[in-house]
Amino acid sequence: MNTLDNTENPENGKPYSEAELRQTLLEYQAILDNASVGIVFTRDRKILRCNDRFSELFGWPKDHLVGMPTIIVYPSAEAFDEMGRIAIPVLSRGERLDTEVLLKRRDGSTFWGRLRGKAIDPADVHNGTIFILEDITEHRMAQERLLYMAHYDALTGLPNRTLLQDRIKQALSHAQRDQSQVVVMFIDLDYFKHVNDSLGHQVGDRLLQTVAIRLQKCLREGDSLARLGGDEFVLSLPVQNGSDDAALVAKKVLDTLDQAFIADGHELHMSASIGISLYPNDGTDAESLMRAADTAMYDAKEKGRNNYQFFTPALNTTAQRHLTVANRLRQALAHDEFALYYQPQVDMESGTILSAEALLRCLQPGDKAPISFGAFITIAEKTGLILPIGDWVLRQACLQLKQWRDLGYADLRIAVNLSPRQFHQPHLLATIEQILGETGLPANALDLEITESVLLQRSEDNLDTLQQLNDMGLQLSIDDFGTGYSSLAYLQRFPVHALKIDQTFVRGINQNLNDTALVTAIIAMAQSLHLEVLAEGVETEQQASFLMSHGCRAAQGFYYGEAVPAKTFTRLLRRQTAHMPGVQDSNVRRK
Ligand SMILES: Nc1nc2c(ncn2[C@@H]2O[C@@H]3COP(=O)(O)O[C@H]4[C@@H](O)[C@H](n5cnc6c(=O)[nH]c(N)nc65)O[C@@H]4COP(=O)(O)O[C@H]3[C@H]2O)c(=O)[nH]1
Repeated sequence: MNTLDNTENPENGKPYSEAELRQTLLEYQAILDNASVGIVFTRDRKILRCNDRFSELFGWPKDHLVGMPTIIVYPSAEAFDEMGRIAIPVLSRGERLDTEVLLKRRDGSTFWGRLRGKAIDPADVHNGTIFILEDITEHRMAQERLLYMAHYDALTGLPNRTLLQDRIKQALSHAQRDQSQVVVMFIDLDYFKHVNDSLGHQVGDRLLQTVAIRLQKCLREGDSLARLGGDEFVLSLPVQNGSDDAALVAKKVLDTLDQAFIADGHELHMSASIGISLYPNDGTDAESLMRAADTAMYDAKEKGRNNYQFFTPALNTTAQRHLTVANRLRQALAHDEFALYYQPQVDMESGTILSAEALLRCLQPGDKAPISFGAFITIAEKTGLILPIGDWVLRQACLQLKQWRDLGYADLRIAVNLSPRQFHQPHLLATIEQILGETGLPANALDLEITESVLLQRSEDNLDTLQQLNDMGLQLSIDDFGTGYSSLAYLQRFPVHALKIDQTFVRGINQNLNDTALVTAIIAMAQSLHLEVLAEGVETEQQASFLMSHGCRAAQGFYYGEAVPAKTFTRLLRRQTAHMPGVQDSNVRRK
C-alpha cells in the first residue's frame, strides 16, 4: 500500500500532524535531490516535478522544465509520438514500463536513456506517472562495439566469418527462389607469412588493409567480401553464368593483386591462390560451400600459386587424406612417436662409413613397420608441421652423432634433410647454432641436404642463407640432383659442397642410355666445379663399379646398407668389415 494512502502515522497510529507531513515531504525531496538517477513526475505528458539529476541530464534548469510538455526531451515529434504509442497502453494498464530511448539535451545533442515508468497511483492511472531515467549511452556504445566486433574484422573493417555465413545464407535463399547460382571464392595470399616474418607485423597489417580495399573494388552490389583472419579472404557473389562469371572475377582479383603494393615504404609484390565453389553444384549450405572453396584453394596452392581452381569432388578425397595425415603427424609430435633411422654414406673404394643420413620414420602401434616420412612430407610442409618436426630431427640427429663420436668414431658426420619451408624459416640459423652449442659438435660435422627446387625459388634470399650457413662452417649438399633444372652457371652462384645424384638415374645405369649419360655428365660437372659427388640408391655391384670407374667416390644405397635404427647403426660401425662388401678391414677411424 502507498504510505500516503493512509493518513495515519504507522509509528503511533495517530493521524499525521502537519509537521509530520512536512517532515515526510522534506525527506522525500532529499531522496529525490540526492538520487543518482533522473526522476520526473508527469501528467498528461507534461512535467509536474523533477529532481536535480533529471534537469542535469538534459541541461535545462529545473524551473524551466516544470510545466513543459515532455516533447522537450525528445529529438523529434516522431520520437515523441512513438514513445506515446509504446508507453500509454502499458501505463494505463497500471503496468511497469521499461524501455531504452534516445533523448535530446538542451544543446540539441542526444543520449540513450533507460526509462522506467509507473503510474503514481495504480488505482488511478490518470493521476500521473513517475519516471526514472538513467544515461546508458556508454553501456549502449559498449554493446554496439561488442556487436560490431562479433561481426566485423577489426583490422580491415570487413565482415568476419559469422557475418559472412549469414550473408551467404541470404544469397543462397535468393538464389533458391530465382533458380540462380552463388559463387564462393576462397582467396589466400601467397607467401604472406614471409612478409610478416621479414618486415614485421605492422607492414603485414598495412598490406592486408590495402588488399581489403583493392578486393572491395572488384565487388558489385550484392557481393560480399569477408576476412576470415590471417591472409584469408572470402568473396561470395550471386551469378547468372556460374563458372564463367566466377573465372572473370577470379582473374580480376589476381590482376588487382598483381600490381605492386607500397606498405610503410616497402614495395611488395603479392599474388594469391583462389579456390572456387558453386551453389548448387558443390554444396547447398554456407559451410559446405566454404569447405569446398577452401579445398579448391589448396589445389591452387599445389598447382604453383597465383592461380584459381574450381572445386571437384576428387579433391575431397585428397583433402580427407591431408586431414588424416596432419592429425597423425600432430599426434606423433605430441606423443614422441617419431624415430630416426640412419643410412650409411660410404667411401666406395674403402667401404668406410663417412656419414649417416638421418631419415625420419613415424612409429606404428604393435609390430607394424615404421612408416617413411617421405609419404608425409608434402602435408608436413603445407601445414607448417615440418618446422617443429624438422627441429626435432636436427636436434636428435646431432645428439646421436655426438654419442657416436664419443664412442670413438671421431670423423663420422651426419646428413640431415632440410625441406623448402625449413630452409626459408627465419630462425634456421639460430636453431642450428643452438643445437651445435648444446651438443658441442663442430659445424662441419653436419651436412644439410637441400633439393634443387629450394634453390630455384627466391634465389637472392637463398644465396644469403646459404652464404651464412657456409660461413658457419656447415656442409651443404644438393639432394636429388638432376631432377630440377640447375644449370652449371646457376650452381656456381651457390656455396654448396656436394651433389647427390638422384637414385632414378643411378637405377638407369647400363639400362637406359639417357640416365647413363646423365650420371657421367653430373660426375664430370661436379669435378669441374670442385664439388664432391655422392650417388644415391646404389643397389648393385655393377652400378657401384660404373660409378667408381667414372670418378664417383661416395655412395649410399641398399648395396651398402639400408636405413636402420641407431642401435643397429652402432653395430654396423663396430662390425663394418662383416657388412661392407669388398672391404677387408674395419675402416672406421677411431680416436
Ligand atoms: N629403392 C631404394 N631406395 C633407397 C636406396 N637407398 C636409399 N633409399 C631411400 O631413398 C631415400 C633417400 O632419401 P632422400 O632422397 O633424402 O628422400 C627422403 C627425404 O626427402 C624425406 N625425408 C626423410 N626424412 C626426412 C627428414 O627428417 N626431414 C625432411 N625434411 N625430409 C625427410 O623423405 C624422403 C624419403 O625417405 P626414405 O623413405 O627414408 O627413403 C630414403 C632411403 O631409404 C636404394 O638403394 N634403393
